Amino acid sequence: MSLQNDASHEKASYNLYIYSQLSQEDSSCCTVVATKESSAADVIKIAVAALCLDASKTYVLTEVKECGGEEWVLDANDPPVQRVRLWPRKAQERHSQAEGYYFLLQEKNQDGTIKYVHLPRLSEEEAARRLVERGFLPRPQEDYNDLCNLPNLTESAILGNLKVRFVKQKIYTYAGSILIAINPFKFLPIYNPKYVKMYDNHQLGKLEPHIFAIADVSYHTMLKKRVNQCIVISGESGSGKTQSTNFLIHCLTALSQKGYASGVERTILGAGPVLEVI
Ligand SMILES: Nc1ncnc2c1ncn2[C@@H]1O[C@H](COP(=O)(O)OP(=O)(O)OP(=O)(O)O)[C@@H](O)[C@H]1O
Repeated sequence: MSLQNDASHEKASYNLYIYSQLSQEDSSCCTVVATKESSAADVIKIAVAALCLDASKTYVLTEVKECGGEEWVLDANDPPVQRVRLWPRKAQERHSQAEGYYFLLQEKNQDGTIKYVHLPRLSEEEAARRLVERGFLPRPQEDYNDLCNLPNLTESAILGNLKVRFVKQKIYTYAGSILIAINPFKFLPIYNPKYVKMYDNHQLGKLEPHIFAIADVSYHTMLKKRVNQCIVISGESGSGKTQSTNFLIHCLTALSQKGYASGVERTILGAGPVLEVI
């Protein structure tokens, strides 16, 4: 459906592409100029004339959504333009059969019934694949740095994503503003001053997930709102809570520029074992 320039938006006219048959090879198509108010009956009348069909017969307009496996017969009063406006943006522009969203003009049988197209029911994966191929959905990434962006939020998808990232030595992943850390049980060169600087005063989520990002956000929120901040660290024994706390303290003291000069970091870290005993 392409919008034609018109001074008044209310009176804007749209090009609707109407097919008279399903078969892709010999389908004939015509363009009908319609407004938001045009009814299916108006569109059918113009399409029948444009496609040189027998005007003595009765026709219905069917909205076909291949991905959902849906065929919807429009009522004579239904405005087709309104239906198109609910389609994915790309399908709205030029809804050819190849895009999987289109209108089909169908002849009514003597008894008032119509012959349904009976689209094969697509599996969810196939439907998603076609939507991606047609540019209606973004291409799936290899891994997601925020679990909230996973296309399918299932346990296996979450674990699979964490695993893919872990293999690439990306031990941190966001779940919104929560940071998930997986213990690498080896030293990774991602805690040096370069990283403290990189995450200094940044917006959470803009850079690769990191424990310093959490430290930085709480530090700057504390300065801005002048309210104490709290970071909750939770995990099973040996998961890396103490180590994560140390990294947080290291980053916080570095950000406050007291880390090296006053030995604050050493003092706080030294108190850690005593606090853990209590
Ligand atoms: N980010 C990390 N990088 C490298 N090694 C890590 C990291 N996190 C944890 N480790 C390793 O895992 C070990 C266990 O971590 P840690 O002591 O922090 O676990 P914990 O959750 O505090 O355990 P517990 O609850 O038993 O005290 C550490 O000694 C360290 O060797």
